[in-house]
Amino acid sequence: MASDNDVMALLRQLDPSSCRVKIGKELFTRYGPDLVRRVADMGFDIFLDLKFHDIPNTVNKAVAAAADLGVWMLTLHAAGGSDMLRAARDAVDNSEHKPLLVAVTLLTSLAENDLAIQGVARSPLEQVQRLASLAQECGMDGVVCSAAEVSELRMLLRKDFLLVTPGIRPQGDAANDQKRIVTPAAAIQQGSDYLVIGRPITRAREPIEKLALIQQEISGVQ
Ligand SMILES: O=C(O)c1cc(=O)[nH]c(=O)n1[C@@H]1O[C@H](COP(=O)(O)O)[C@@H](O)[C@H]1O
Repeated sequence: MASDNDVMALLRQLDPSSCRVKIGKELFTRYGPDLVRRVADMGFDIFLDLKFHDIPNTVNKAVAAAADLGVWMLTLHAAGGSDMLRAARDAVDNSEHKPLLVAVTLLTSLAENDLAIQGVARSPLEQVQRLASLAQECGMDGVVCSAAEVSELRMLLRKDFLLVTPGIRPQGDAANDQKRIVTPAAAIQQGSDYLVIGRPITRAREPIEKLALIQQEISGVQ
């Protein structure tokens, strides 16, 4: 478990101009909006990853509350459907501060057999394409997908639609619970806009050095 002190100690070593910070379900549930405000005060853009998935009215109110926190980007599940996605869009449009809205297509921890278990007879790519098209139609700023799907999505979606890619694993790092993984360099080569990288950095013996190595790998292909 990451203590408040561990989180702050790591953030103090990072430069807000060289990376953004994602606050997800674990940290938000433990430390709440107060952590979001403290990290914002350190100068970081915050990606609030709470993956909202609920009835439209509830998501509308939750997105409005997240927008009031001043975050840079936030997530919701595209599978929540068009009314839910449009309710989120309305919330941002009516907020003073306007975070980017990105819809999760198919979690990077899922593969074809997981879809089959849910009764979905499509490949991960087909499912991601379907949900990404829906997200675009409903006014999202982008989607979360695996970098393995980015080149196909680029052909399907408008040029400035953001493609945010977790499931990033440097060569030799453990996949952990991720199934659709791509290396940092390959993700950039494919055309990802933003790479989401957790354990390869947070669980590294020297997190700051690991981040620098990844940034070096990426700069070689940019
Ligand atoms: O929305 C996300 O950020 C997300 C979507 C997805 O499909 N897969 C995924 O791993 N994530 C998040 O991205 C992060 C990846 O963490 P690591 O697997 O440790 O690099 C986690 O915080 C996940 O919650």
